[in-house]
Amino acid sequence: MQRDLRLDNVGRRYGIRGPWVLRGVHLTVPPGTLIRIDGPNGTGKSTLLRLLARIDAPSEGRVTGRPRTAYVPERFPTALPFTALGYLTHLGTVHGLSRPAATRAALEWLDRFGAASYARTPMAQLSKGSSQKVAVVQALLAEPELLVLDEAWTGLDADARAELERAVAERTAGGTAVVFVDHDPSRLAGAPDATYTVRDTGLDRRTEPAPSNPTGPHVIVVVQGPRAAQLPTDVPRTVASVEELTPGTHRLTVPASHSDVVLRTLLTARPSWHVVSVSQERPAQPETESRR
Ligand SMILES: Nc1ncnc2c1ncn2[C@@H]1O[C@H](COP(=O)(O)OP(=O)(O)OP(=O)(O)O)[C@@H](O)[C@H]1O
Repeated sequence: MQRDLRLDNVGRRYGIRGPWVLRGVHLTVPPGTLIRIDGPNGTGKSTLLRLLARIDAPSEGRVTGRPRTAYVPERFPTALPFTALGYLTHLGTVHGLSRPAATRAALEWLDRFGAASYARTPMAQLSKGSSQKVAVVQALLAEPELLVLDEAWTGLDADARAELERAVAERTAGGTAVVFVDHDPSRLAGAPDATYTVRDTGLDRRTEPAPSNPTGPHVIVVVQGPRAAQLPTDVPRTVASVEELTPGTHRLTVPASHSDVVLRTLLTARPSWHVVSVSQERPAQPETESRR
């Protein structure tokens, strides 16, 4: 994603005399950021995501920036006359892959989500959880610059939920912006750069960008590299903090949801880094006074 996606003074209502669902919304989505949208039922979260994904247009205001976008809708159409693999291969070719490359990529992604065994099952016969995996894979397959996830974890089994968290962390580390809605407040806890609540047709920002000390579980990774080597560029953006212990040896505090990605980035970097240790961050000692 080359530049920010922006919503300027955006409003949306359904029908010319319908009530405003969103109004006066300003939102900037920079490349590589993870943004959570929350709010009570029926306040307009899905409406906002459809505007970001450009599958709906605002009634007023402007949306600028046109990243290559993939979207997992709240309700994925399952009654499609394809097998899972046929559908994903077709979409892969729409995204510019050759047919063999699209089939390969589709099978790889289905495998990551534990869905390879029903690659050749007609979509209409898939269970809800299985078709949700196809919904997720169709979005990831597109290698988007902006990934919009509307309750994408709903219906997935535990392994697939963890895989989607990993895929989100990988994509954001690679520069993709991800905007998501999820009913589970612990989803990607500590990882979002910002959380917005939809309230009274507007957006309230709940956190500052790129929190230096996000909440949620963290792991401590100690890595050693060549003496003067810089950490791979994606790593400092992904971790909560970096401390250089001795020249070439760094102690990284990493949100647990991002640890796989950080480790993979370090191990596949050239020159590669030696991972000295990986441990859970110790919980903070109880404090005598409550912190506000
Ligand atoms: N296509 C549509 N036509 C008419 N009204 C709509 C349409 N889509 C949404 N609405 C209305 O807009 C409001 C916001 O709906 P939206 O689905 O965006 O909210 P939400 O916060 O995502 O809800 P939920 O948490 O229940 O998914 C609701 O009153 C809904 O009925």
